[in-house]
Amino acid sequence: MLNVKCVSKSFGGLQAVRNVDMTLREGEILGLVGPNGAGKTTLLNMISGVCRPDAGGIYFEEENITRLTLDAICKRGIAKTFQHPRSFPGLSAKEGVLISALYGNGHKPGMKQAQVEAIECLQRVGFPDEKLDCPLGTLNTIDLRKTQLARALASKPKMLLLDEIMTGLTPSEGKEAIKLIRSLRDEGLTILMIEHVMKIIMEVSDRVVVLDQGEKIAEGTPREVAADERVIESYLGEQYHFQEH
Ligand SMILES: Nc1ncnc2c1ncn2[C@@H]1O[C@H](COP(=O)(O)OP(=O)(O)OP(=O)(O)O)[C@@H](O)[C@H]1O
Repeated sequence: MLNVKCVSKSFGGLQAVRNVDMTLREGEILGLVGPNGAGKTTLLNMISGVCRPDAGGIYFEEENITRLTLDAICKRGIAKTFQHPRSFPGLSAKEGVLISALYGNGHKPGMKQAQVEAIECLQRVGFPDEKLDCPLGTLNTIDLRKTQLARALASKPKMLLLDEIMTGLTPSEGKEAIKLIRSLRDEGLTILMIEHVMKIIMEVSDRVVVLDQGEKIAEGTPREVAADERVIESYLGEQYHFQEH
């Protein structure tokens, strides 16, 4: 479904992403991990059109989307959450999602229908009903992330790019989040997620890609990646222990 071919990106003299190849099959959950500054967000930003690669190409459903705008990529069916969402602090949570339901990927429902869809998306991600009318600028980080996810879902995407939406969750919230991600996949969404919480990545991902200093250093099933010496050395720090179910 997604084919990232030999993509690179520099900021001034700093090479944030270097010759990275990555593919995503339809209906799969791919976890993207690596130390701080490894280039994970930059890679997601290139896929979603927030920034453009200096070299290489990105193909979605076989179309070259490398040079398309953020808006055009969203209309193709790729939605992204932001690690540090800052937009529209004066809008209410409901209105923030409504914009996406109205204009997200070109399906253009009427206002009434869009309002229903916006609230459904917020409820789906566990956003508290009593905060629907609160300005985005007043929400705590967890609720703000929920609005981000709801906003992404309201655009009715085929592929979701999630940038650390689960950091800071309590263990029970983490469990709910895992359930939600799985249910979204079961409904046909393809998911690429950056996450530092290893338990979540290892439990939910079909495959994991590991970046370090802009380069892909490993790729495989969670168990393969967790056993990789280079991954242990540069990222995990110690052997990851899987919980048997
Ligand atoms: N717009 C930018 N301008 C300059 N440097 C940037 C920019 N965006 C990212 N970088 C740099 O590129 C490198 C990769 O950053 P990136 O945010 O992609 O890493 P990351 O793996 O997502 O890190 P983290 O886990 O801390 O979010 C870092 O050194 C970062 O400082």
